Amino acid sequence: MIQAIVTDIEGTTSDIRFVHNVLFPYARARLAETVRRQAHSEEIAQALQALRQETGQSDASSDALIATLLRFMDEDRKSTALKLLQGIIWRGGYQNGDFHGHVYADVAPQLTEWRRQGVRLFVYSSGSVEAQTLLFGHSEAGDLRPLFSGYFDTRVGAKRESASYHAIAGEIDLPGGQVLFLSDIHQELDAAQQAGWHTRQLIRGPADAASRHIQVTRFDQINLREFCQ
Ligand SMILES: CSCCC(=O)C(=O)COP(=O)(O)O
Ligand SMILES: [Mg+2]
Repeated sequence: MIQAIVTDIEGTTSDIRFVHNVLFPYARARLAETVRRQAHSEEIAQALQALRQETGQSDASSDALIATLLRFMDEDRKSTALKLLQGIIWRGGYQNGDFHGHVYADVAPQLTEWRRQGVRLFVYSSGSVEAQTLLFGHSEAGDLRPLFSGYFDTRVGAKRESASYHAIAGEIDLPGGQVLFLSDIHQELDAAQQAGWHTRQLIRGPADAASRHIQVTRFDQINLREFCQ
């Protein structure tokens, strides 16, 4: 029986176009100024230190780090340091009402139903935990944070590594066989399956012919009774 559902965000709960056409450009436009003006604030200094460690640029100047961050954005790199900085910048955007977090119409009703059934809900995204709570806290469907029991980002490990799913299962104290992972990316689902998790692939755009996972187009096509043995 499924005791917990862990969901990805981009392409699963939320439209890729919101992330790529709204969130990423908003952060890109403010990145250099944020780093230059706030380099000594604790949270920015920590993110920059994380970037120095990630890249081995131990003595890099702010300008060199900014250049690295802009390149990482161009490459859509799932760098933990970049994701921390993006989350900090998006905070202002959500608080100012510049945008709300996109969630597909089927998401909030089905999450609510799963909670009613006693299933615990978690998020695992490459976006930082702050970015995740901002998106769901300021979503177009209202504040969805009460639905979730916890959040995981790449500090637990990369999404295509099965060790990350073992680590999450340990943290939520469940065997993999009682956890369902929802994602649009079959390589992430492969890694979860290798850790013994159940999987469903969300197809919010074109089908994925290379995938071995059961595909659905909406959350309400997922029936947890199918997982009962
Ligand atoms: C938390 S919203 C921003 C998402 C993001 O930065 C990203 O890289 C998308 O990653 P996901 O693992 O949700 O596909
Ligand atoms: Mg995704």
